[in-house]
Amino acid sequence: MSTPVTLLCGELGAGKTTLLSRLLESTDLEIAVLVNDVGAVNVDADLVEARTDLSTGEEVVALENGCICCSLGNELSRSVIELQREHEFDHLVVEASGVSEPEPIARQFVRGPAAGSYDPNAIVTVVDARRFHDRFVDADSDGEPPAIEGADGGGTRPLADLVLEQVEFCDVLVVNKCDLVNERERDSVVALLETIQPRAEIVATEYATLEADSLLDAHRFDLEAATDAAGWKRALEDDANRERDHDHGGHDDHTHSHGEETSHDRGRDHHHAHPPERYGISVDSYHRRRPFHPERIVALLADLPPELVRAKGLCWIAGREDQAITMSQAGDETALEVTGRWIASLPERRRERYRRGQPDREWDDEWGDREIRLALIGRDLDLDALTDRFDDCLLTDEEMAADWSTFENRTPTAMGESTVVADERGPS
Ligand SMILES: Nc1nc2c(ncn2[C@@H]2O[C@H](COP(=O)(O)OP(=O)(O)OP(=O)(O)O)[C@@H](O)[C@H]2O)c(=O)[nH]1
Repeated sequence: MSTPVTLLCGELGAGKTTLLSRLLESTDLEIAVLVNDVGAVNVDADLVEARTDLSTGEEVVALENGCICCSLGNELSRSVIELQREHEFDHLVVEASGVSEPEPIARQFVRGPAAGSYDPNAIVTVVDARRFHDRFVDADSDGEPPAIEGADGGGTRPLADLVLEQVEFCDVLVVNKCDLVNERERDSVVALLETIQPRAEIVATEYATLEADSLLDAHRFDLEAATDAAGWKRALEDDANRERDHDHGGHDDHTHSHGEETSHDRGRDHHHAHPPERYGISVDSYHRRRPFHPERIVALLADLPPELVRAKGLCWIAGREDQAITMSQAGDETALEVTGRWIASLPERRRERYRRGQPDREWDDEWGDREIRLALIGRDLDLDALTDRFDDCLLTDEEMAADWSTFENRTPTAMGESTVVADERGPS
């Protein structure tokens, strides 16, 4: 029989170790713990040992000097297989480092060598309510905490983006440190989390006090559902479906082909994906079939409104005709990363094969599948103003006819490469 696994994620200092201690204190189950504390001395493993009755500490395995979501991938599988060989226990809890991406870790328990002996039960992300509020709900407040340097300090991954990814890919959200926010702040954090991740169960706590057994018995993990759970993904999907229905319904009086779109058409082309707006939270989309000018879009990303909480989706950027570039904005940083290529840029046979496999995909005679499609999650966001500013970054008719390779272009070129644009008004 496979052993259930609970994965604890969350930003540095959010309360993962506190939650882990609670779980160990209050359950009768035999729990094995794997702690991944990147870089630094393994304080967490010592703490967990000290606070529990694990006399030898053998059941606490510590993985250091690397992150289990990337460099320590094999070591994670090896350790958990060895753990099971040498010890008897009912449940494994993995405390990921604050800078881990949850998805690759979860995948190791679904597809990796450990998959047969373990069964992911739930991914639990711990959120620091105070910090989340000040960073995402009320980004204008004076309370912005200083950025915490992760072990990837100096790397290209913005921390706020990682924090939101940990929220977007999980089954249970523990909103911790609720003693540090008032009721309204707590409710607005919860409302925003529900928008960013509509699938997760949300529990609000102080010092991670919760019903340990119900958390360990959650049985909520579903890789596919978790992969598709993010609010931004749903918004993009809803938007694409709505357009498709609209087109098939025959009511569309404007074509989507580039060059024929008028500014009137452009203005109509955004939608509220989730009508009930609470705390001013909105989910919208932006869709255009014309590329951004590389300089203008980078300038805009350095000056986004603080009311924009999350923008994510695909961009078509002039001068990068092959590269499908993912834009991922969180807090005051935006990453542009090459995550694939447009089907239209593939050699003909492969292109046609892809097209046959995706007959519903909108296709422009000249530009194929190239498009800009972004989800915009905001709080009190002036969507029309932001839409106009994005539109101002699109190539003009004159620029469409120019040589795009002459544009100043800082955007990435190679698969996996990224450019991070920091908001000029961000915390110093
Ligand atoms: N005020 C307050 N402090 C808390 C709460 N939960 C945890 N803390 C404190 O916050 C600090 C960080 O908590 P940890 O549980 O170590 O956080 P962590 O996520 O394991 O941190 P890393 O291991 O550094 O990633 C500790 O000093 C805790 O005592 C809470 O609900 N309210």
